Amino acid sequence: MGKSALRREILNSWSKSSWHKYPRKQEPEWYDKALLKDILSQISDLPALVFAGETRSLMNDLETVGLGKAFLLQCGNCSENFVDCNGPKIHNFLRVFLQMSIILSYIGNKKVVKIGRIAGQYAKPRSNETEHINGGELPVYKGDMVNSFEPVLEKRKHDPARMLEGYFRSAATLNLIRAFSKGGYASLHQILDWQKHYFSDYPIMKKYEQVAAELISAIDFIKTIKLDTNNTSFNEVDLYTSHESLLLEYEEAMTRVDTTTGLPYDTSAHMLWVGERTRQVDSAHIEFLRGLNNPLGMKIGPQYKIENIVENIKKLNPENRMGKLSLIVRLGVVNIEKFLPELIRVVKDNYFNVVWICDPMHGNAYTTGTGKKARKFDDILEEIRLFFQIHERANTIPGGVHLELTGDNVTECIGGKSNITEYDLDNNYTSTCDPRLNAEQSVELAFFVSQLMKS
Ligand SMILES: O=C[C@H](O)[C@H](O)COP(=O)(O)O
Ligand SMILES: C=C(OP(=O)(O)O)C(=O)O
Repeated sequence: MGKSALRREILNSWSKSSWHKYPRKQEPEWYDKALLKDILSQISDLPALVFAGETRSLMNDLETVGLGKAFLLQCGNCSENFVDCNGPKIHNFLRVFLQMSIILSYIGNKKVVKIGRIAGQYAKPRSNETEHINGGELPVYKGDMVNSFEPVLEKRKHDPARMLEGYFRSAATLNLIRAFSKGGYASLHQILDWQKHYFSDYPIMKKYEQVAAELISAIDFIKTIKLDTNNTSFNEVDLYTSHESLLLEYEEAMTRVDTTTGLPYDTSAHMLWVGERTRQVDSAHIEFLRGLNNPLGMKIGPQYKIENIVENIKKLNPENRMGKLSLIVRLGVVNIEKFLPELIRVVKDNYFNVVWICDPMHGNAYTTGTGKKARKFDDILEEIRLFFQIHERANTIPGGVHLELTGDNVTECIGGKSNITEYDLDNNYTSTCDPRLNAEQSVELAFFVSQLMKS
């Protein structure tokens, strides 16, 4: 079937609401259905958060990632919180994000495509419906767009009004991202400034300072020979947004037909991914995503069935376009050598064009004796190293990394240069869901990955 016939076929069998006929996992139990209807109608009338043209640029950028000409850095909070929608928190994150991308592109010698888990990462799939806190049982926290983290029964109800608040907080976050990335602060002339703020005394930031100093003298040289550094390449960056496509009613309300192409785009983010817990073949989540023109991601954990992966790839990337679908493997350090070679072989045998991304966070979580969720920095690095090694052996492209991190000085992952131990976890554990890398660990990881890219 030709490409336009294929598109017509999809448009005939799909609509932004066709997912309602399919089985759905992780469904919220909204406490007031009339309120839900009203909220969704308000969201449907609100402006798009991102534009189809930007989303198409990301698709092109991801194509270059899939072909090995660029590297993807996709990162951000496990779960964004409404209270953290403020300047200092967002700045902290963006600074670390830019520092990491400078390290990766300078040492790794590749353009870095930057996608945040930001401006909409407000809903979480959970393993259990309830949790035990202080001897009582409560509905589990499912992300700020669904309920509150506060352990109070009334606040744990699934409140549709939170989706509207999530929309406005995403808009405010995106506004700052746009100002930051296009308004001068992301300029290469500022790179020494980015580490001044909170973490300048960490040894790893000294290493960053050297990279920044070398870059600044290269820029000075360019100026000396009278080449122009007052252009967008030196002064602006493209920062894209992404989140898990979990709350289908919200995503449906944010899906609009692009006036230039007549094609449907989910305008809540540039890229959306389907999570490990909702990617069953014929699930409502796969049905919703298959009709969109956004670039998509699919998480793959070690419990996958290979025939389901094949079927989902065909559904999510029917035109087999490079850049459209990223396979975000989160197999865990103990499993990656067992499963990734098989996944690569099947993708190759089927001539599927996909972007390979390593999520070294979600397969490496464990609970400590005191009940805290943790991840070991060394496991995270080792899974990334194996990801590169397996791709090298298979002659395929390790396209990028997908990370949970924050620009704050948290103590949630064990290890790293500051040698955080299990005993330190309580010092500053602020994640409302899974443990994140802190700023120092993130920069250290970027140096590690840049060496893998180089070699
Ligand atoms: O981020 C991923 C999941 O939402 C998270 O790991 C689920 O955590 P849980 O197993 O504590 O529910
Ligand atoms: C829920 C997530 O991951 P996964 O679906 O891989 O468990 C996530 O990345 O937030």
